[in-house]
Amino acid sequence: MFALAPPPPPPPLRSFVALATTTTTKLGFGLPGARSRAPRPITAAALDGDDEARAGFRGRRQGAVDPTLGSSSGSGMENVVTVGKSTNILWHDCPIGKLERQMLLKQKGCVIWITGLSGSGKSTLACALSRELHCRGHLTYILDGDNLRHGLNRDLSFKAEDRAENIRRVGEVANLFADAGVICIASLISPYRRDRDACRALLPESTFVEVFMNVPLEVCEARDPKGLYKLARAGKIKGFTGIDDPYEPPLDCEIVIQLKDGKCPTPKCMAEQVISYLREKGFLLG
Ligand SMILES: Nc1ncnc2c1ncn2[C@@H]1O[C@H](COP(=O)(O)OS(=O)(=O)O)[C@@H](OP(=O)(O)O)[C@H]1O
Ligand SMILES: Nc1ncnc2c1ncn2[C@@H]1O[C@H](COP(=O)(O)OP(=O)(O)O)[C@@H](O)[C@H]1O
Repeated sequence: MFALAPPPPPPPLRSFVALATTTTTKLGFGLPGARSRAPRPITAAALDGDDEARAGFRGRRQGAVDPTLGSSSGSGMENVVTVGKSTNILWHDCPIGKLERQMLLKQKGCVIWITGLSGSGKSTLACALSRELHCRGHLTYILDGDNLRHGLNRDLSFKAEDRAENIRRVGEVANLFADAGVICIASLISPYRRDRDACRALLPESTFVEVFMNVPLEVCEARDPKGLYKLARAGKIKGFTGIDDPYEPPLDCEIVIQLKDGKCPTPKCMAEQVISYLREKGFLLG
């Protein structure tokens, strides 16, 4: 078992603001990375200068103004919109926003999206990463596919449409956690590229970090900790990812975890690989 180091006490908010506005350190986001979609640099003022954080979740405000609701200026109805099946709704803002939460937490809210075959080590990495970040004083939350199917997603099967709905819901929840300033670790097979890309599109630029567990099917199948591959090979589970259902590997993700000299990196090494990325890109302050 690991010992839980007590997280360092947070500095008073005012001193962090001072630190953020006086330092000349460039806090990530512009450094060379694996993806061609180059992140926008955030600089001296750190989170204080981050317009996306300032906009936060409300940056996603969408919908069409209902033409029947009088659009004459000053009527107060200009902001009443229709979104999907919801009519006559209005966005409420609060003076404490994503920026303030991020400054309090000394981190930038984001989603670490771990994708890969069953048995590739997604949950293992999610737990190791959460533990390592926690020990360094960072707030994380894990959204694990298996676990969410016990509640939020209990009405969904493994057919393609249901997997898409599963990923859509988890993407929305992950987006809320990121808006809360949390480092949200989502660990799901998420076999379809378009579903993962739709989640990426929900989040402010560069705050969706896709991690591909590039572990060969033979290795996952040899591990088979739940005996599911065996059942799938015997035809007792239909539509099992990698056996008789597709898995589309990412073409352009931020991080790839893979075997080195035929061996899987240890959970701690995998976690360190992700933490290095987060540091380099300025997600972790303090
Ligand atoms: N048909 C089929 N295909 C794949 N996986 C299956 C299936 N049936 C059950 N399971 C178990 O469900 C876990 C995957 O759930 P996810 O929500 O991550 O799947 S998905 O993202 O919607 O594809 C997966 O967990 P992990 O092994 O942790 O990946 C399996 O334990
Ligand atoms: N880096 C690793 N090295 C060795 N074994 C691992 C590693 N990561 C995971 N495992 C083992 O592989 C099995 C599947 O891991 P798990 O995290 O449950 O995968 P997934 O969540 O992708 O289904 C478990 O028995 C786990 O202990």
